[in-house]
Amino acid sequence: MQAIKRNMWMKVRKIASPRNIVFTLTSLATFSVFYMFIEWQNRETTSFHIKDHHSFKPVPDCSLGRVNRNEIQAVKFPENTQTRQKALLFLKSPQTQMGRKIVVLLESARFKFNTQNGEIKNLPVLIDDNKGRYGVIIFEDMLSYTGLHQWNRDLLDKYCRDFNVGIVSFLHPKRTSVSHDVEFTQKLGNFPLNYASNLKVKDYELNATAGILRIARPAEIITGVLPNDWTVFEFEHNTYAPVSTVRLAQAYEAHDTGQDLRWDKNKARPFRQSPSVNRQSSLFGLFPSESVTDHRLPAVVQDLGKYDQVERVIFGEALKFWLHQVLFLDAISYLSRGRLALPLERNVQIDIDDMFVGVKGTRMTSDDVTALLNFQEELRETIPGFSFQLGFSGKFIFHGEPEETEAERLLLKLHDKFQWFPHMWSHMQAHWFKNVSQLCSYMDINRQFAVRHKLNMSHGYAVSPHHAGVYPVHQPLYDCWHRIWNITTTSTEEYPHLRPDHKRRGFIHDNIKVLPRQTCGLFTHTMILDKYPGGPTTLHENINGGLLFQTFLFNQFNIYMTHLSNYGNDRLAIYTFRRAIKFVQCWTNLQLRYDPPEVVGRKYFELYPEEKDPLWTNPCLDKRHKEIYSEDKTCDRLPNFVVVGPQKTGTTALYWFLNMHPDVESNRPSDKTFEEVQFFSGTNYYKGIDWYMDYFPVPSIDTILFEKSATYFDQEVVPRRVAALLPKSHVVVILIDPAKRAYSWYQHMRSHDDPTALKYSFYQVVNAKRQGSPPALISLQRRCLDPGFYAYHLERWTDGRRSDQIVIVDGEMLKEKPAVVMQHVQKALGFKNIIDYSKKLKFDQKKGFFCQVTEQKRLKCLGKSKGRLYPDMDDKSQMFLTKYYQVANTKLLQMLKSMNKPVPKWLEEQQGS
Ligand SMILES: Nc1ncnc2c1ncn2[C@@H]1O[C@H](COP(=O)(O)OS(=O)(=O)O)[C@@H](OP(=O)(O)O)[C@H]1O
Repeated sequence: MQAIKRNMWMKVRKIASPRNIVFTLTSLATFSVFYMFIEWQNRETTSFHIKDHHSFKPVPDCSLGRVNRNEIQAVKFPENTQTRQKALLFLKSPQTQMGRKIVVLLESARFKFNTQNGEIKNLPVLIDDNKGRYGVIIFEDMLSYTGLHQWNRDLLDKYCRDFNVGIVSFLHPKRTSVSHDVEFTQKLGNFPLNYASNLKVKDYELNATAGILRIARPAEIITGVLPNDWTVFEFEHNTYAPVSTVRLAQAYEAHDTGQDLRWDKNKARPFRQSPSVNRQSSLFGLFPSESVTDHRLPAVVQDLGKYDQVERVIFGEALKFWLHQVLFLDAISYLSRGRLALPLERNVQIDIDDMFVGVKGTRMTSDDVTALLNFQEELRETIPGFSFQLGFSGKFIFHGEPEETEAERLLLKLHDKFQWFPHMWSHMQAHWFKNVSQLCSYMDINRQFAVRHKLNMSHGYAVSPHHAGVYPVHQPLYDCWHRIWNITTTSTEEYPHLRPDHKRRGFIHDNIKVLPRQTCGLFTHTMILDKYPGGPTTLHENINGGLLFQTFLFNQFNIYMTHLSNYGNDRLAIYTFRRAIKFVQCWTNLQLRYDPPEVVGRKYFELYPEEKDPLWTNPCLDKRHKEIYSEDKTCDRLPNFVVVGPQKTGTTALYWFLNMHPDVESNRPSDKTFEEVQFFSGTNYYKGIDWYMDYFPVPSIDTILFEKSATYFDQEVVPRRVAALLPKSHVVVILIDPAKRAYSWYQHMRSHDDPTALKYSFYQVVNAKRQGSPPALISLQRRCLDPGFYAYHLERWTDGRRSDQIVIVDGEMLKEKPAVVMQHVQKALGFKNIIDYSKKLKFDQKKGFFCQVTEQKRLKCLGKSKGRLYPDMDDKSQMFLTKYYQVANTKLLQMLKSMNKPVPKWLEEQQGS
């Protein structure tokens, strides 16, 4: 009978597409149905029919929630403007799993932090300008804190007291084999606190009265043995209060030795089975002998500061337990007095992509449509005003089974119950369209469909199939979205990259707000619970504290992507979100809210204004980006190296010399800025990388492309932008005495009839007081002086680049011995074909500079704007500037030496090294 039953079940599973369920059931013999029914009853989950979602268990019963939400939300943090919103994180090493986890959590919460790795010999600077630099201190290992040198410890504790800052730490000593002379329970440094580690625990309970609880909400006791090793605590002082407690697991497995600790059934306590250690070493020696299992032990402890006036939270676990991630956020917000705190509000948007698209037999039925509508109503009880966003491609409507067609008619009838957004007429990808008119007319067919069926399109929102054209940007998509739909907001998973997902961000391009989109684990092919990747257990883990829960926890704006097929079949999307939202409500005080996409877009960039500017990356360095990048485009039209300036150091001469090399090609000139494209510095950057690449030829295999824009060197955003788009490129920097550079700029401005430069002497310009002087004078002074702080600017260029990617050129030597310099430059840039410039360049007495020897053996020099004739700098200015740049030049010398770079002769002479 068992065999028949199993066989039957297999068959049913095979043929049981949801469409066929009714048919299948009626056509089966009565006894088969009976056994199927029994089977179904016995299965915890079934691929066959899970549409009765309410019956499944994994969501906790919140009835035990014992704390008034309003009380918790009322927690107010004292005003403290004396400390900055940054965490200081001490890691044992950036490589530890735990260290990486903390970093990911801080990044997910978008908290700013500085990290100090390894053994702590000296503390970093904690105070600047009388302000505390850090709002909270985090130790990966509490023992690193208790083991600090007394001097450092006193300093750090004093900082915490003076600036009202607390310490979050973790105590989870690695499993080591227990040596008999080490007590099982240990004292934590000089604190009146004992702990025992490497324990198996169970039955986790939040202490509803714990002061740090803010996002975390005590729902119920989490029963059963918890994974991983835990540390538990025992106090001897009223400064400590438990944030949560656990029980020791009966099935006690101690250390690697496995022999040392045993559960004493009679005494009901763990003890060490060793003649050399007496029973005092049993856990805290405090278990009431009658019942170990009832005894609760603190697993997370709050130090209220009554002992040494420093507040702390200590976790006895390595943040693997999901609820500890919530408590970690709470501990940080509490101990930073709200300086590093996520708000409690979470925006939730659920998009349903691919409406009217889908394989015949996998679309929605009328029952599914009704269920969707009912679920929307249900969600509105929790999320006022919630509306699903339905993304449609009209072309394939009514292409399904008859009952799917019926369902689509019902959807159209219910059109005003949902919000709609355009996909593409036939789900075509935007980058397949080569020009704007082709794409726009295609989009317009979908628009006519929307008008015909009165779809509610009021929110200026669109999503591109496969994210194509959004990022990497395909300009025709943006043009047509404006023209056909008046789109203001979209979302994608692809910016800057799909993974890691916690680093997805938004940007604004061409006035369209691109928001980050979250994955909820449901894709077009996820239709049946049993076929969920990794099985139903994985889905339940995602919901119950796993990835999906964390997405709600860390993202203030959740834009989830689901698909039509997730609402038919097993209705997995309804199944997932019903449980996920209930779980969030059970365990957190997060308030879920809904806003129309346009409002979400506005709010998003109000909260994260720093994300407005995009940071373009190379589409060919990301597999997924490459797939949605037009075949007509190439990433080869990007420079291999960039000469970045600063201005007046000889950048034009170097650009010209490099162009003499047979393998080297530069950009075509710009109408406005001549040989300089100036892409990474000004507003050209917003025109996107297609615009930039248009300036470069399609290179042959040996061609080395480059550009030079002397404005790049000292602009703050540029190094980051260059690194993002050209991560492998070399950067060439030319350095001359900054005093001479300043004077050359002044002369440049005079020759351009700048009224301020003509009005004031050079000495007056460099010497002008920044306060009280005319703005034009200050502006000229800045342009003369600021780029000359070479070390300061260079530091930004070294960020995220290998030292060999930076090529330093001695600009003064470039004037005197260009052939020697060009030899160095070619080598440093890794040219295969190194040419001899002494044959190409010759000194021109009249010009006073080296010029090109043409094929006709004539000399061709740079124009009169380069190598101008002007009087020498006056002594007063020279002395002033020598002093002015002294410190910066010393720093430059140190920096170049530490980078193993050749030191320019002028700097060597000045610094006397
Ligand atoms: N071979 C050759 N011919 C002409 N000029 C040369 C050459 N080599 C270096 N220089 C020096 O280049 C200075 C101009 O620097 P830039 O080209 O970087 O100026 S700009 O920022 O692009 O305006 C220019 O500055 P001024 O002398 O102040 O005009 C020159 O000193």
